[in-house]
Amino acid sequence: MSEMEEICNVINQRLLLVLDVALYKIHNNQPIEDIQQEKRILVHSKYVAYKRGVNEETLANFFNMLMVAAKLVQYRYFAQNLIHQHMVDSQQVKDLNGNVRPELNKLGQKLICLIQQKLEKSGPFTETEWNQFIQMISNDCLFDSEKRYLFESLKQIRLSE
Ligand SMILES: O=C(O)C(=O)C[C@]1(C(=O)O)C=C[C@@H](O)C=C1
Repeated sequence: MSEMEEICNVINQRLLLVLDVALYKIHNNQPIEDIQQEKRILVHSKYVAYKRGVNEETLANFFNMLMVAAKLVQYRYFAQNLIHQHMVDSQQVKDLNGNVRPELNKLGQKLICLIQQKLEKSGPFTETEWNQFIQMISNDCLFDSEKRYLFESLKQIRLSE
C-alpha cells in the first residue's frame, strides 16, 4: 500500500468512527460539537507532532479540518436519523469516553506517524497526489469541495525547522 493509501485509510476509518460518536450523542441528547474536546485533541496532537518533529501549527490546522469534516459527517448522519431518533437501540451505543474516543486518539497518533514518515521520505504533499486522495476518501457524506479543504490543509503540513 502506498503512503497516501495508508493515510487515506486512516482518515476513512476516523470518518466512520465518528458515526459511533453521533449515535451516542443522539441517544444522550447531546450536541455534536464539543469545543472542549476539540481543544484537547488539538493540544494532544500538537504534542505528538512536536515529539515526532512535525510542525505543530500546520499539523493542528489539518486536525482542525479533520474535525470540521467529522462534524459535517455527524450532522448529516444526525439529520438522516432524526425521524428514528426515539428508536436508537441502546445496545448499539458504544461508550464514548471508555471506547470511542480512545480509538479516535489511536487513529490520530497513527495518522501523525504516517504523515511524518511520508514527509521525511518525499517531502510535503503536492497537487499531483490530489487525484489519488479524492479517489481514496470514500465517505459519501462529504462533497468534493469539502474533501478539497481537507487536502489543502494536508498539503500545508511541514516538518519542524
Ligand atoms: O469526540 C467527540 O465528541 C466528537 O464528536 C469527535 C470530534 C473529532 O472529530 O474528534 C468531532 C466533533 C467534536 O466537536 C469533537 C471531536
